[in-house]
Amino acid sequence: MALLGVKVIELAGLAPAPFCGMILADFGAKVIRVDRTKVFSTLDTQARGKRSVALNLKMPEGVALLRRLCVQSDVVLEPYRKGVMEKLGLGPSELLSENPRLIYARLTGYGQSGCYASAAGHDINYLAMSGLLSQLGRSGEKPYAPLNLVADFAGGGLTCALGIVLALLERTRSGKGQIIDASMVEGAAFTGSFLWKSRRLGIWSRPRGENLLDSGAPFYDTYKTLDGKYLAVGAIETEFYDQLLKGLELDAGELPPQMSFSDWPELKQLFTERFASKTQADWLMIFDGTDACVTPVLSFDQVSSHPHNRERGSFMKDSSGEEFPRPAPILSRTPAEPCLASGPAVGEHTVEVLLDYGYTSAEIDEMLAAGVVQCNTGKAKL
Ligand SMILES: C[C@H](CCC[C@@H](C)[C@H]1CC[C@H]2[C@@H]3[C@H](O)C[C@@H]4C[C@H](O)CC[C@]4(C)[C@H]3C[C@H](O)[C@]12C)C(=O)SCCNC(=O)CCNC(=O)[C@H](O)C(C)(C)COP(=O)(O)OP(=O)(O)OC[C@H]1O[C@@H](n2cnc3c(N)ncnc32)[C@H](O)[C@@H]1OP(=O)(O)O
Repeated sequence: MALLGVKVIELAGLAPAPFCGMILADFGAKVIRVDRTKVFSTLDTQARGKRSVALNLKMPEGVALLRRLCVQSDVVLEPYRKGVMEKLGLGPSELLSENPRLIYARLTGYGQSGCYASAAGHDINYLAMSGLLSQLGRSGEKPYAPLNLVADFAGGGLTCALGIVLALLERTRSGKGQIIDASMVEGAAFTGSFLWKSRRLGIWSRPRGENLLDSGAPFYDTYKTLDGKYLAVGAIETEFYDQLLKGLELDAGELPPQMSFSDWPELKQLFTERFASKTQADWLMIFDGTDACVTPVLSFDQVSSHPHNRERGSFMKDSSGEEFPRPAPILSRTPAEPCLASGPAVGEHTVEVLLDYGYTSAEIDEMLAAGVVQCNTGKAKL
């Protein structure tokens, strides 16, 4: 696997950092999640392939232990509010002076500077601050956050993973680690670069929900079918739009031009009525094999059995039979090999990891007795 041999210390966080760690683990890195002590269950659903150490960072011995783990690691990933790591004596200046090859990834909402840097927040706040949220939503409605996908995951976890891989690559030339300041506001905004750069084309100049790709255009939206299911339509280019009209049995000559914004509401009404006249299966019979860009809106229960996804093996099952998306993208020689076992219980691997990192059994027993670390062998997870 591409990241074989890379050792990562991930300090337990909410959603973006666990995702980042899971990406690295899927592609072969050895990831250790550092959990708190006196916590017996975890809601971390993105712990695949990781080991867990439960460690009390409020004790100096716990801090010393984490420093020792970082000396022998390639990456430390921290998801805390600005200043938390420094307060613990675990800031970049300490850790990088002890291990100059360390990649110190800081995944926060607002970044390490600026007047919001220390403020609490969640995906919706970061999305709002990126400018993107103002563009999302249907006409006449308030802005709508598409789950926590954009800031937490695309702009946060995934972007941070890219930063880590770039820093690892650069380190092969310089031999030096560096600090990654991954702000979810900036990661989300960067993900939205297309919107920024295409503004002057005039395709976003109308109010929210009335533009080309934001559900304003009749040929780029979802439609309900006779049986209460949905279809996604993305027929932007003229040649594909023509095929859409053909499938809908509409005559282009009797309709306003495709790009006549002012006629879109009327066209959308017409499309809505047409799509509501047949079942989803009927429409798929009509459109499958054409370039009309019409696909079913699949539920989580349906995705893996759709012939296309099934043929590519796009979804996998873990050892408990639960489905999950195969890690993407596919590398031809060194693809990801996600662990199929369930994620670790809090502190499940404390002893194993400390032995790996050179602690003796006597030292570990002493730390267990003092409450510096905790080992939980049971699989207490919700
Ligand atoms: C929208 C998403 C979040 C979605 C996540 C949801 C899936 C879950 C969120 C809440 C959950 C529910 C809730 O818990 C209630 C129920 C509980 C029940 O058990 C289950 C059902 C629940 C309904 C439960 C269900 C789900 O799990 C939830 C709904 C996001 O946007 S995530 C992105 C968030 N933002 C960031 O990550 C940006 C960077 N981080 C921050 O800004 C802050 O960390 C944050 C997130 C604002 C939290 O601030 P907080 O004040 O809590 O922490 P920090 O200031 O960062 O300080 C950390 C302190 O912890 C100490 N510490 C850390 N490790 C250790 C250790 N090993 N030992 C000892 N101490 C430790 C550290 O020293 C800091 O201490 P101080 O405060 O003293 O400095």
